[in-house]
Amino acid sequence: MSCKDVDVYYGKFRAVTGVNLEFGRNEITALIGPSGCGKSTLLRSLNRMNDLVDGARVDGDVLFMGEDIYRKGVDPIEVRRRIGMVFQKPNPFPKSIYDNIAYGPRVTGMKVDSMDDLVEEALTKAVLWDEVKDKLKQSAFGLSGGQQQRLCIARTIAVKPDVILMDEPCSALDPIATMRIEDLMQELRQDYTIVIVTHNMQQAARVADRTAFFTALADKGTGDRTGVLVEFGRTTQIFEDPRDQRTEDYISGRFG
Ligand SMILES: Nc1ncnc2c1ncn2[C@@H]1O[C@H](COP(=O)(O)OP(=O)(O)OP(=O)(O)O)[C@@H](O)[C@H]1O
Repeated sequence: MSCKDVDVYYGKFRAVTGVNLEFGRNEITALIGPSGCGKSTLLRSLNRMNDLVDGARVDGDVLFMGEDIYRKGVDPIEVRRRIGMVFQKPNPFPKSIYDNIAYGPRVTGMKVDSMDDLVEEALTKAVLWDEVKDKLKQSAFGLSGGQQQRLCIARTIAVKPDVILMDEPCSALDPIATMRIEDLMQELRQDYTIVIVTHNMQQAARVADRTAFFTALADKGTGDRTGVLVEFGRTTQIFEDPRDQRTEDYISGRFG
């Protein structure tokens, strides 16, 4: 998956501009940068989630399997099935654990031989099965925050995506639950391409193969702050040998 000259607008306001990025298959890419530099905005443009935001518009191309996901005739629902998203706050449906997983395959009309097997497979991949296998019919709200987030990851996996987008998936979790999600991400990258927005630089350094650092530049006339990609590379290079002074200032805590 890649972005070519991507700009994202909210009405007349250009939130992000000129982004060119290649997301490596079966790699984890972290998007980092100070608040308001457009990380979440860019992430949402990668699976047409911004379509659901009034006034949002994407210019440029977001290529997935060589095809622009914004091309006329592309079904955004299918895009979001193949490029799933996990949000900051765990958001299980007010349903049983089982039905949270079965919901996506049902509504997308997936051909499923055994829903029980699919639910077990998704929960196993999300490393939650052992904790919930005896209470599948109980409400998802009875789970801890960390378990709920793994349930949301299982729910994303259940519709068999190729890519998983994660928008600060650990920011509402305690350190132990965070560690479990990070471990889980390492497992998942064997099967999926992952893009994660994180505020936590240590987390980016721990989990990501590649890191993209963004900052916001203020327009001299209007004062509008627009996000730009400053530097993109292997995570070790970004953290140990940044090429741009702004990256160095940010990762060393001098700015942002
Ligand atoms: N739905 C929206 N409507 C209008 N403007 C928005 C909307 N969402 C975000 N913005 C604006 O777009 C810019 C980028 O926001 P975004 O949330 O993408 O940044 P971010 O880097 O993810 O920030 P944070 O790290 O604080 O979450 C900000 O100026 C924000 O106010």
